[in-house]
Amino acid sequence: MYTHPTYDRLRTLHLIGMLHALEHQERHPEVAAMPFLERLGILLDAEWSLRDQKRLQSRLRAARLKQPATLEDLDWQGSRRFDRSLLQSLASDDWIRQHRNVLVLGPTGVGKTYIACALGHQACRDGYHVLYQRLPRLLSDLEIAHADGRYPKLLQRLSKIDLLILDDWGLEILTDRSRHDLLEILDDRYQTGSTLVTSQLPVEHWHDSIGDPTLADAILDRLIHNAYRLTIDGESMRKKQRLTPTAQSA
Ligand SMILES: Nc1ncnc2c1ncn2[C@@H]1O[C@H](COP(=O)(O)OP(=O)(O)OP(=O)(O)O)[C@@H](O)[C@H]1O
Repeated sequence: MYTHPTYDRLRTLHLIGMLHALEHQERHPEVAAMPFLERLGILLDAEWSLRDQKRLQSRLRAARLKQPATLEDLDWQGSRRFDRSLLQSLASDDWIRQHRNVLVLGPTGVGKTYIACALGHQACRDGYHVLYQRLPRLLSDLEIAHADGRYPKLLQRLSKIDLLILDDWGLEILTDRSRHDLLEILDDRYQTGSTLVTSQLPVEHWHDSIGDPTLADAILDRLIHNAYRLTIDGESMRKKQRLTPTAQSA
């Protein structure tokens, strides 16, 4: 470990990226021949990329993505059918900048959550604040928040998220309070944030599944008119995983 006062200063100032880069330069005397500004630039780049990485890790932790999915790791093989060019265009952050929504639709196990988490991961990399929630869990959290007085704070927190992922839409019957909560959330986010919803239920059934026609109109008006729809068809990936030798031995 280097003991020069400059190292102590860098440590005290929490310039850890610069500190490591400087230690690296000291171990490689050939760097001494480089112009001062170039050496300084390397130190600053090291600090910048360390901070960038830390910010990404903190956004990923806060996002609570259910699966460690990335678009690079996405398995494009198999029998599943979906609009690949749409998915590729969603990999850019245009839809989030324009506050548009995404609906990921298809039967159980086709990878809706996986794709939602991969898009969430990409959004974190692009610098956005993301939150993943299963809709039934979020609605029950809101129910508790009504009782213990956290409701306004929770709603405010949700309204500040750039990309809110609501997994498993339409799985459960909504109570009257849940319908109102959903409307509050989507109204706060309308034209100010993006919402990604996954559902096994075809969109044509969403209106009936909400249970109150007036609230259903208001909720869906805020959610689906500006939404991209990614429909996945095919066999469950879980079935495929059960058949692979690694899954069998696990
Ligand atoms: N594109 C993919 N690449 C790699 N693994 C995948 C992919 N899609 C899905 N998987 C894996 O397949 C399994 C099922 O996927 P997932 O949970 O995303 O399906 P789902 O459509 O959301 O299911 P459900 O509707 O039941 O919630 C998971 O273990 C997931 O990790």
